[in-house]
Amino acid sequence: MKNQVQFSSFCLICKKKVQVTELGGFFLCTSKNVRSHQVKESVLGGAPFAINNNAYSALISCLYSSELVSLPKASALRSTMALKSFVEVKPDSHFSIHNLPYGIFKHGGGDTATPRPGVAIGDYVLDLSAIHSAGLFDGPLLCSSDCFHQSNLNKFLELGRPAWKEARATLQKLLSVDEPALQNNASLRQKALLPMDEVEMLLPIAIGDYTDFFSSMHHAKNCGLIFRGPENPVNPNWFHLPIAYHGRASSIVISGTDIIRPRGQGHPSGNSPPYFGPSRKLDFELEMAAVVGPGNELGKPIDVNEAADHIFGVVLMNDWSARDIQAWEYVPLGPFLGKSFGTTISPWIVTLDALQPFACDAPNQIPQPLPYLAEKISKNYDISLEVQIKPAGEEKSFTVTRSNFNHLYWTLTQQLAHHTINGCNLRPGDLLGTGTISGPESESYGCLLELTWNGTKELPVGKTSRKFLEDGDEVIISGICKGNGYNVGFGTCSGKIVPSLP
Ligand SMILES: O=C(O)/C=C/C(=O)CC(=O)CC(=O)O
Ligand SMILES: [Ca+2]
Ligand SMILES: [Mg+2]
Repeated sequence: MKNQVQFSSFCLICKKKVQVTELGGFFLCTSKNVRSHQVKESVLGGAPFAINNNAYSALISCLYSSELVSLPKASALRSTMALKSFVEVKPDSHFSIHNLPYGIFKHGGGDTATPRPGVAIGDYVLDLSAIHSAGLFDGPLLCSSDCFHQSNLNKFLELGRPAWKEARATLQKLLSVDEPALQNNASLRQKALLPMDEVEMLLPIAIGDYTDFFSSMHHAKNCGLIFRGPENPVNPNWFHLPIAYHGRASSIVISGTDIIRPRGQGHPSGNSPPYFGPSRKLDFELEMAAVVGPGNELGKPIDVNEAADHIFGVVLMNDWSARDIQAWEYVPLGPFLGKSFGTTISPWIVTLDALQPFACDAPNQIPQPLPYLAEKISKNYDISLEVQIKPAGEEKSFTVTRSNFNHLYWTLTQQLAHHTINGCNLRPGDLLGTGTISGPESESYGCLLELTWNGTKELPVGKTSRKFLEDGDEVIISGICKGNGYNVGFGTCSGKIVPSLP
C-alpha cells in the first residue's frame, strides 16, 4: 500500500506495546494480544509518537487481530487529549495546533509584501518561507524543496501526501509547547509569526480548472421540485453518478472580494419575452470544495480507493447564482452565465489529515454504485456549516441556515474518481465544488432558492426579510469541527453584493 506509515506505540488500555499501521488515514492495531472487549468500551489516544525522529501526531484505536477502526469509532477519536501550542490559541479559535490550515498571504509593503505560504495558528500566521529559510523543515522531502518560496501552494500540492505528512509533523512539533526551536528564538519568532490582522490573504492556489458537483440529495430534490415540478424531481441518473457541471476558474475570488450583481437575460414569465438587466434573483450557494493534489496523467483514471491521496484539503465555497439567468439559459447544456460571474472561496485550506478525527460514515447508497465508484471505506466529515447575511447598514449579521457537510450523498473521493474515469486529467490546484450542501430540514437548506422556495415566501433576516439578495448584503459562510478542547475550523468565506453596472 502506497504511503503506508508503520510504527509501534503504547496501548493505554491494555498497557502493552502495539504495532500500528496506518492505512488510508485509519489506524490498524496489528498486535495479537489485545482483547476485543476493550475495543468496545474505549478508544485510545496519545500523541505525539516518534517515527523516524519526527514528532508525529497520531491516534490509535485498540483492536484485536487486524480489524480496521470502523468509522463510527472515528468520531470517538476526537475525545483524545488536545495538543498544546506555545502560541496562545483561544478556546473559540478555529486554528488550533490540530488544524494548521495552509494559505497564501502578504504582509506589509515593499519586499516583505511578496505573497508566500503560511499556516494559521491562533491569531497568527506562521510564515513557511521564513521557517524553511531557517532550516527548520529538516525532513527528507521538504528540506531542499522550494515549494514554500512560491506565491501559490501548487508546487507543495504536487508533492503529494508523504510531503504533506512531513510538513504537518514538522509544524506540529515546531509549534508545540515542548519544543524550543522556534519558541526560544525571539528574532525568528518576530519574523515568522505574524499577527493575522496584519496580513492580507490571497487565493491560495492557481486554479486551472473548476468543477461543481451536485451531491446533496435534498438540494437536488428541492431544485427539481422548483424547476421541474413534482413528477420526477430527481432524475434517475442522479443515484448512479455524481452529476456536475464545468465551472469557470477565472472568476474564483478570495473571501472579502465584492461581487458585482450580474446582468443577463432573465427567464420570461408566461408569454412575455425574456428581460435583460441586473439579475432579480441573486442567490448564494453554501458549498465546500476539495483542492486537488498530485492529480493524474491524461488517460489514466484514479482508483476511488486511492482518491484520498489526491485531495490535499477542503475550503468553504459560495457558488453565487443568478437564478433568473440560470433558469432561462441552462436547458439543455447546464449552468453558464448564471454562475460564472463569481465564486468565492475561503483563504485557509484545511487538510484531510486535520479532518480525519471528524470522519463519519457516508450515507448508504441505494442502488449500489457501479464497481468503479464502490469504496472500501466511504466517509464524510462532521463539519458544522452556517450562513449569515449582514444587510447594508446593519452592525450585526443574522444566521439564515445551518447545515453539515455530512449531508452529502456522493463523497469527495467518489466525485474525484468519477471525474477521472473517462481519462480526464486533474492537475494540482484544481477545485472540485461539492454542490450546495442542503440538509433534510427547511432550516438547513443551502441557498435562498430553497429557503424562500424561489421567492414565494420571505426569509426573516433580523428586522427585515429577503426573497433574494439585495445590493449591500454581505453573505458570510463559516464551518467548524469541534473536538474535545480544540477546534478544526475553516474561518469564514464572505462576499458583499455591489450594484450592477449601469
Ligand atoms: O437542479 C437544478 O436545476 C439546478 C441546480 C443548481 O443550481 C445547483 C448547482 O450549481 C449544483 C449544486 O450547487 O448543487
Ligand atoms: Ca453550485
Ligand atoms: Mg459559481
